[in-house]
Amino acid sequence: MNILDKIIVDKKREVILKKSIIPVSQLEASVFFGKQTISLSQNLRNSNSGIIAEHKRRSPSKSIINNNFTVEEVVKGYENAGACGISVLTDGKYFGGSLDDLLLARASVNIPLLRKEFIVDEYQILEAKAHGADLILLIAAVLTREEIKSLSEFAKNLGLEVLLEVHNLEELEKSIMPTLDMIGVNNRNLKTFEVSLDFSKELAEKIPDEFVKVSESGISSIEAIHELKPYGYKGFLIGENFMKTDNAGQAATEFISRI
Ligand SMILES: O=C(O)c1ccccc1NCC(=O)[C@H](O)[C@H](O)COP(=O)(O)O
Repeated sequence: MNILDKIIVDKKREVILKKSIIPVSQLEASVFFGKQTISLSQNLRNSNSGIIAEHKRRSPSKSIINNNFTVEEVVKGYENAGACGISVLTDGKYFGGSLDDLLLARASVNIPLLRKEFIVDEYQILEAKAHGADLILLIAAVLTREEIKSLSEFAKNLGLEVLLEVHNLEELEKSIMPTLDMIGVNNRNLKTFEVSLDFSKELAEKIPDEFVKVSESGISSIEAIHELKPYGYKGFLIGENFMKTDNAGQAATEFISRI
């Protein structure tokens, strides 16, 4: 079993457990159900930098990245740096994140928040909404076309935007549908951890123009942004490169000022 398969097996178990503890009615009672969301796709269309900065404590590929910051410090730093949006990893077992991180981020900033999670069930989309997210991630590698359709429709009905993540042409072709807002190409193969910007470059022309194109993972230099922009990418999701420093917000500020 590769790491992605393991994460999904654990995630399905986790969702069953959580459903037995927190009923849907409790999630739907959250104040965020009555609130308007903020559009990341609009921000990316109107931005020159296109940075989506990620709160990431650790990962299966790199182990501990940084445990020394508070969520508030990191996300306020990212907002002040001029990030278009923030990705908050909420998986606990593999990334050291939580839904509390998302809630703290929501209380701290007024820019779009992505719940970065391995979504396999509508329940997790309700959780995202209940904790202040503006958009969710769907990963094509772990979902069928039918699942992508029903989960993306469910998210859109809650006012959440959808970022679909793909890593190859097969995943892209099976997933294209009008309920997606952004299509992200993950430069990291989540099964082998191989990282290359070539994945973004090769898939770019196959992504229909109506979707905002996002390049995700393994971006660590301004040169990478300059290489990817001519392929039509408007969004760049960056985690480790900021989080591994002593001051993630400052690192994002310096990075964005040089784009
Ligand atoms: O980052 C990992 O090691 C990883 C492993 C398995 C599944 C997902 C993984 N990462 C999630 C992400 O998508 C990245 O955190 C995100 O794109 C930012 O990547 P980076 O800038 O390389 O930290």
